[in-house]
Amino acid sequence: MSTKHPIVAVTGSSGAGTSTIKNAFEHIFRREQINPVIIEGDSFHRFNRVEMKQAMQEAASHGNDHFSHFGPESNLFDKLEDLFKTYGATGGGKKRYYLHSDEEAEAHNGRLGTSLKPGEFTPWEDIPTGSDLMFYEGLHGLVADGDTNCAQHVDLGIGVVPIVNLEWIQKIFRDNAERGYSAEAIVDTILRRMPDYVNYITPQFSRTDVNFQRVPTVDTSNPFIARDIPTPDESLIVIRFSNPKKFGVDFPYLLNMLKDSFMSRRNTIVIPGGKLGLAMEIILAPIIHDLLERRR
Ligand SMILES: Nc1ncnc2c1ncn2[C@@H]1O[C@H](COP(=O)(O)OP(=O)(O)OP(=O)(O)O)[C@@H](O)[C@H]1O
Ligand SMILES: O=C(CO)[C@H](O)[C@H](O)COP(=O)(O)O
Repeated sequence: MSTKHPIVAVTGSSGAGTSTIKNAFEHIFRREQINPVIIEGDSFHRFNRVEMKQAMQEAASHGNDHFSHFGPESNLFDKLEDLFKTYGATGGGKKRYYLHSDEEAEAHNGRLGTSLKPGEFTPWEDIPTGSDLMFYEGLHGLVADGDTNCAQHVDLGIGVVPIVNLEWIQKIFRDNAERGYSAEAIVDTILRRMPDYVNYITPQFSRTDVNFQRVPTVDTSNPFIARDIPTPDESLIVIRFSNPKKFGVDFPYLLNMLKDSFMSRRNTIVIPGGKLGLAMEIILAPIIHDLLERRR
């Protein structure tokens, strides 16, 4: 934790919607004139796409069919913790990008004068000086494993966790439409990742300050034949605070501002899916404001 250089981490599984939430944060940052340094969690994968395929084949040849992007063998948890520690102490550190698609490769090649391909990393580069906070978005912002503990450095931890059928529908659609994978290949990936999902992804949601859980109000009982992603209006969002007092959460105010919301537990408010952006703004903007005030 750092008063001077706070870290906000949005964490969730692949397809959960962390990039979507990142976009909502970018609006908050723009409106509040906050200058963040943004870290994409996938840049802390250990292997590029070709190496990962080889590492998976190697693991399979030893009888391990569950080697995955969710676990410690294929990610640099220690390097991520180092970055959080260094940023908290100095406001500096190094970042890079994992290029998922042609569009991402093109954008970074243009910026760096390189000819990197999808599935490769950009070189490590110094993060710009003078940022107000670090914003991490990805799989492992609150991870802890052995001697490594990223969660302890995070000032505001946010979990993005649709119920699992919806998470799978979101992943299948996004990976198919934007990353060109077949439905069968995506289901194989989901199955391969399951042990690491249970051991390394879900425990993080007990270390977060706030979880946003999207719950569909339409039938998603067979996610593998779904024809589309349930829309915001076809869902509710369960928002659970681990300790409402820590951030001075004012539930009567939230209930008043968020039409059709209700409390389901003393620390949990449920809102219509279409109100997610507004809810994030009225819940998170004051918390971020406080983090930055303490800094001043
Ligand atoms: N609240 C939401 N309402 C409707 N659709 C959503 C919502 N959140 C995410 N989605 C959709 O789900 C898909 C996956 O979302 P997104 O790309 O944000 O996932 P992600 O967690 O960043 O995945 P990855 O870590 O693999 O990049 C996208 O098609 C996105 O539009
Ligand atoms: O888990 C993921 C995102 O969080 C991706 O599956 C991982 O980054 C690998 O990406 P790609 O399939 O594009 O090589």
